[in-house]
Amino acid sequence: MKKITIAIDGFSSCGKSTMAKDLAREVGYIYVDTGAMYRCVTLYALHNGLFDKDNNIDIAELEKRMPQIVLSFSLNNTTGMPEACLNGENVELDIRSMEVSKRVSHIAALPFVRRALVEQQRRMGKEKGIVMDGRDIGTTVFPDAELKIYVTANARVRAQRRYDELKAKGIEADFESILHNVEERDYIDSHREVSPLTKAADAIELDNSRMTLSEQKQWLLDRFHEATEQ
Ligand SMILES: Nc1ncnc2c1ncn2[C@@H]1O[C@H](COP(=O)(O)OP(=O)(O)OP(=O)(O)O)[C@@H](O)[C@H]1O
Ligand SMILES: Nc1ccn([C@@H]2O[C@H](COP(=O)(O)O)[C@@H](O)[C@H]2O)c(=O)n1
Repeated sequence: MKKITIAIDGFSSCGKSTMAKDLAREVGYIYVDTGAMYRCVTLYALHNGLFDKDNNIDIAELEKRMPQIVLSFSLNNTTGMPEACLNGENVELDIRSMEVSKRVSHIAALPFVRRALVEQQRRMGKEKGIVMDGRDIGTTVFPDAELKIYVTANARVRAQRRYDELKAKGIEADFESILHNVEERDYIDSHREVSPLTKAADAIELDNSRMTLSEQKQWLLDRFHEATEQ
């Protein structure tokens, strides 16, 4: 069967990576979480003092250091899923912290950061057989992707899912802070100048607010079969 490129974009915490991972596992494709790449650059900036006390970014210094920020993914043999590495160190857990979540959309709005990461993402997907999730995959990274999905869900539903996930992991969480973060990132991501989050004209929209995990998995698998049978 011919291999295709699958782009999954949408709002924060709406289930993009869950859907993308499930599909990649099911059909034997590579999965790439592009949000993790922006989170790694943010973690680098945090660890290297590139935010001041008011959270302003030292943009000139970050731009100078971009070539030193090496991003990669290593396979977790237990889950079979790729995990983010920053300069060779596995940072999969660190990049999910609220400290990173609060700052990542500001880093992701910087044109030189986007240029560098989009270039890497295109290289990762050049052989096709890839499921990539993010905000600009169907619009900018792979505008010719054979299957594009745009996922939405009610903001309170998304925040509740994230809250439940953190609680289940035994991590202290506050619903209102999570909701605020989700809504703030949606706003910044949709209003930035370069590659704002928007539905590609040829993307299929899915509102999964009332869908179960298994229903959305099956829904995506059906779209995959339609796209590969054409
Ligand atoms: N249909 C669903 N019903 C219930 N929970 C769901 C559903 N889809 C995803 N979730 C849960 O919601 C949480 C967020 O999902 P996920 O991490 O896949 O979102 P995301 O869009 O990739 O988020 P982000 O943009 O922040 O990376 C996870 O805990 C996931 O298990
Ligand atoms: N293609 C992308 C992917 C992500 N971003 C930015 O990164 C943030 C974190 O992404 P998650 O998927 O882990 O939530 C996100 O809020 C965006 O600011 C992006 O710009 N483009």
